[in-house]
Amino acid sequence: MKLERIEVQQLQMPLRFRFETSFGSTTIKDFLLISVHGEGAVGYGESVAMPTPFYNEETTETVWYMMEKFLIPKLFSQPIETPEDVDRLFAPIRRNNMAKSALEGAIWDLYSKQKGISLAKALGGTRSLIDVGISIGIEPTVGEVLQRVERALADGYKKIKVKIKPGFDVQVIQGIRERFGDSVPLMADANSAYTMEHLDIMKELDQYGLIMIEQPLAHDDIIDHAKLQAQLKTPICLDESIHNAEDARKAIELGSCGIINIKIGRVGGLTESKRIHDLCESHGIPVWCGGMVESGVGRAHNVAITSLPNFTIPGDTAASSRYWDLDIIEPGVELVAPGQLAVPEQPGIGYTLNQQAVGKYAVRSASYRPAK
Ligand SMILES: O=C(O)CCC(=O)c1ccccc1C(=O)O
Ligand SMILES: [Mg+2]
Repeated sequence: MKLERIEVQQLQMPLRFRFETSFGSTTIKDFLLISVHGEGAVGYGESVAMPTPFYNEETTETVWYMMEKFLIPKLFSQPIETPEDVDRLFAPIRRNNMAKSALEGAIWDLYSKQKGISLAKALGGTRSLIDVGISIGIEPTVGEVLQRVERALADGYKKIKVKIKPGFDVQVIQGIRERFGDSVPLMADANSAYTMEHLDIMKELDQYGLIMIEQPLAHDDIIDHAKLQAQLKTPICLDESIHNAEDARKAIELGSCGIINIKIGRVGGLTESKRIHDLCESHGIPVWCGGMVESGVGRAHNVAITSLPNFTIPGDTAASSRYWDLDIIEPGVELVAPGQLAVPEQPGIGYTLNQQAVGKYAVRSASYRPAK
């Protein structure tokens, strides 16, 4: 694969709603769009790092710096035959997974386009239709959460995830169960807002038949999660604690979780996502595709990885129109049936960039070429 030019653009897309987690809230999606040009095709990737370092240690600025100073020069320094070569090239650089993932994902897209196959097929996907869920943020009142749950159920979403934090947890789950019943596939995501001091709250949540409780404890822990998992019947799902397949192996070995949320950006790219998928499959641990409020580019990558067989729990890949008045791809990622998305069969991510929309949201850009 001959890489001729790499374009980095910072985009700021207004969300249709305020999205709140236990670590903060946002109304603007501020991210980097990556375009890798080579041999007449363009591959697209998205950095899911947020502008502030409260989900992980990366930010829009650290990603741009790492790309410009280290990762893009690395890509231009050696021949790249397959996307797996990118993973090997980046391995000596510590962490900075979202920066690595955005470039690696764009090269997976470019590779698939050059081969004339869909990204899903290139990854070994087996599904042509995927079940998806929706992630509902913290709202000022339980009533407002219930309104969003009602709309989500009307759209047929196959999993309802609600964000929780101390003081806004049991009453939310209880409210949903009372209003919509025990059959709603329901989960809670704490984003590390609790400690073992909150064991009583965890044991209360354990009574509501949740599919899972996601990342209740510290973002860098698997020990206390193992102690907590031993006291709950509800599976713990790890998100922030899992940065690669080795973390997943250790968490499974310790019994820290029963489910793993794979986010392509958090684990450094699609190659590592496949490694975690395969490891979990061999241990009977189901995985699902988490979200980072992606634009259509990142959303398309999430659809592709979700087509792999052990993604057996619906992910957070809701429809573009839930998030954006105008997405940067056309068509947007939209439901083709209640709670279901089609896996594109066209080459690459299977969506076309809406350059006018990109221009509307772009606030900064730079272009990089190999040295002559
Ligand atoms: O993309 C979506 O709709 C879900 C997003 C989401 O839940 C999330 C968004 C930002 C940071 C962390 C998380 C999370 O899943 O923990
Ligand atoms: Mg999460």
